[in-house]
Amino acid sequence: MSTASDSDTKPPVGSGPGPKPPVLSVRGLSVRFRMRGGRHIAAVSDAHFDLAAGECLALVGESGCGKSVLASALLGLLPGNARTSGSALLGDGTELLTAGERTLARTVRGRRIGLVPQSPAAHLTPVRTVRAQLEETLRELTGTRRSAVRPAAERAAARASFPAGHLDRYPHELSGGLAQRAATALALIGDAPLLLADEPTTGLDRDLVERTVDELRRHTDGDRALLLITHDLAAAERIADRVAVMYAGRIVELADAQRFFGQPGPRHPYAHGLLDALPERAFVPIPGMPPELGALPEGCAFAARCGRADDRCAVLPPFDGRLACHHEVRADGEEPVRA
Ligand SMILES: Nc1ncnc2c1ncn2[C@@H]1O[C@H](COP(=O)(O)OP(=O)(O)OP(=O)(O)O)[C@@H](O)[C@H]1O
Repeated sequence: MSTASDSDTKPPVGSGPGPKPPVLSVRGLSVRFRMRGGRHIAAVSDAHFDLAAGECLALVGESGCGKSVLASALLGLLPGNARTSGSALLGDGTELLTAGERTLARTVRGRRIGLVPQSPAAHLTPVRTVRAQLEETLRELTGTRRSAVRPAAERAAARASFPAGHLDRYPHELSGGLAQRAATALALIGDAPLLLADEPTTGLDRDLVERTVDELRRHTDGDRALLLITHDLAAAERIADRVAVMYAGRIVELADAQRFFGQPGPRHPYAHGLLDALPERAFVPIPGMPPELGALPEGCAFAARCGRADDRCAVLPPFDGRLACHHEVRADGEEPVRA
């Protein structure tokens, strides 16, 4: 497999002069779940990408394609029936896939990788108010002194548009949107070099979506990086430098966001379908359903839904760092001849 460099990629925001090591380098990352009866679920297959200092990469794709499992693998939060292979290296040299639980708990989670979780209600401590959780996290991650911690907690809440008037509530007293904002405020506190935001805008109205993703984007100032996992393509378009499209556990396209959302548009037929399905675009759904991750075909997993599929698709298309498809979509509708 070739490297994940994208020839179209502009220098990431904040990358400054001279090359800096990536904040995260993922190579050949796969996750398999072992099921009863010896069955396996191939939740993530051979993921391959870099995340540069100052960059926001949006990871998009239909529900169940493996986005959250990939994030959990990076944080060592997979259940016991999961097996990982490949490599996920932080800029400081920490290999996330082999790091022990002690290292992950003490030095990685919260400090080197912040997480805005997909299910904030489950992530917040149920018996402590939001204020108590913010104050505790501030003391632990930033060493804020007792005398300064109350205003610091209020500032942390404001960063995620969490209203000060709700700080003394318990998680069960929060709406889904407020729990989301509390979890975002907690994730931002450590100013970790890498922030993973897994569906950070669920339950928020459009105005709050924009404020939240703008704040997440600001996290990348000062050479930090953001991996934004989202269904919300408008949010991705608003803040991402690059887009990684995942289908049935594989990254099938990695593209510069301007190219992807603008002209000439995506290269992969699935990515085209995702954009065409948007109400503000053609509003045409992709026909059919994604395959079961426990029974993937040998060739291209999208072929059964793809109008361009032919005999070549019986062979799995290799990912060349920007695309995994035998039928690259070009702006003029022509297909280039591939070796
Ligand atoms: N513990 C587990 N055991 C077996 N399969 C699992 C387990 N956890 C997740 N999966 C499967 O892995 C696949 C990928 O799930 P994942 O949650 O990563 O999808 P996703 O792309 O994040 O979806 P969504 O956007 O809905 O969150 C799904 O088919 C899911 O059923």
